[in-house]
Amino acid sequence: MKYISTRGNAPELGFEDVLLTGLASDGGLYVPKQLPHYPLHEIRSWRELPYHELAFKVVQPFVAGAIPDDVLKVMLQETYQGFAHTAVAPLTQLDHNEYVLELFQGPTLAFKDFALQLFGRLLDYVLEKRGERVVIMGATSGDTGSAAIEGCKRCQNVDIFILHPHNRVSEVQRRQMSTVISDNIFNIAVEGNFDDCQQMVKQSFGDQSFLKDERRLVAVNSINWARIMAQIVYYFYASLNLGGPDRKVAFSVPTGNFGDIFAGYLARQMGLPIEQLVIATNQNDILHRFMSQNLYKKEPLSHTLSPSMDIVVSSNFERLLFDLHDRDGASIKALMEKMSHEDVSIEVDRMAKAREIFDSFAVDDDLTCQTIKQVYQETGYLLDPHTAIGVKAAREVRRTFAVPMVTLGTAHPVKFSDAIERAGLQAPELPGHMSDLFRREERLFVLGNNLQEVQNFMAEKVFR
Ligand SMILES: Cc1ncc(COP(=O)(O)O)c(C=O)c1O
Ligand SMILES: N[C@@H](CCOP(=O)(O)O)C(=O)O
Repeated sequence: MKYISTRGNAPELGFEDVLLTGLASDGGLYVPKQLPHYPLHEIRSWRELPYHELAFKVVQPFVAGAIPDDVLKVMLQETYQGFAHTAVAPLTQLDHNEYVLELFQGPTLAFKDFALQLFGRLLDYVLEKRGERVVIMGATSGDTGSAAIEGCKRCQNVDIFILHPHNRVSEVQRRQMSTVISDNIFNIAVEGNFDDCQQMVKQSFGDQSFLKDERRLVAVNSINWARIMAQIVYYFYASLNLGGPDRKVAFSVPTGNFGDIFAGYLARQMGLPIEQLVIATNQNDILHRFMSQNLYKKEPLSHTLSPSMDIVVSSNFERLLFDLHDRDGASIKALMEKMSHEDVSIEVDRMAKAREIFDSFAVDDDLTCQTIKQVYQETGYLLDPHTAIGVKAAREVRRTFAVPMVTLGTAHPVKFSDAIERAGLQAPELPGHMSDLFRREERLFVLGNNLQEVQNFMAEKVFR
């Protein structure tokens, strides 16, 4: 499999190099040159497979040539064995044809574990083979950071730097990162917001000279293709468990960086019958405004009760725009430049193409809490605030009750006690493996919202 940049002016790469990168050298994002497409009878034949075997079917074409099949099979088995539920991604029914796909059964209790537990194993294998040491740099609004640390902490050949907005992640999220104490793990609390952190990461990928050309940066955010790849699997899994591919399924996806929902879009492109994809946002609703008004207009970032989705500049939207523009890199380069400094609309026919698949809805904090409370009263099931946004958006914009609507349950409610308490409910207890989280020692470096300061810090620690 070869990968190309969305901006059309970077070298084509194979999987190994795509794994070991972040942004393409032209500032774009890597996507497969050609997606595999499966006929219904082939998808149907996957119905009986346990999660890790289904993951092999979906992931193998993307890594072929880089990771031998027998190695990949073991990696996938080990990855998903570590999840708390034997189904790995169980479905919970809320109402008639309404489900939550629980993606928080992994070690850090958010959907990021699906990709980052595998990512650590892929990285370890490739670095060992190459005899290379790298620097992982990631930005987090709370969940990617802990999942990346958990997934990569046993990798021999990495230093890990995770930037999060100071005081803007939940206490559980912060402690999940800051209590993993190791010589090669650095949690940086930036005095800014998530967009500032993500911007610093992207700028650092653009110019890595602060690492003196001795180490390369590797991304753990969803700008890294390997993240998206692993997230495609659970769309197939949910569908196959609900009668797919002989029955369509709709998905509602709590959205920030657009990675998770883009994985759903790819599952559809690969042949999975998906009726509708709902872009569910919080008050940071740039994507909802774009989809409903065809106007991409940045507003200042708001801090909400769903902090993991407090994102304005949504990285993976570029990957969708690339497809909507017939995969013309030059158009995307021009469009992205324009979007960075002015309000933008796209051609009406391109927007119509997007609207065939996507609907959108924005849910503010009050509505999020009302939804948590309502669903709890109706079913006894406790939603986390991000998942609640997905459920509410699905209820508002679903096209038909004839197909199952699956909301992606992106995090466990225990991570967000503020929202649960604001909904008038009692926050759940930490699970066993985290029961002493509030007693563990923390290590955290607070730095200014300043790229130079962050890069100096990183260089000092890398060459310690
Ligand atoms: C709990 C949770 N829900 C939803 C999202 C949004 O996912 P994405 O950024 O892939 O759109 C995130 C992080 O981004 C998250 O941590
Ligand atoms: N919500 C994320 C933000 C980063 O998104 P990513 O999927 O691109 O890593 C987080 O919790 O860190």
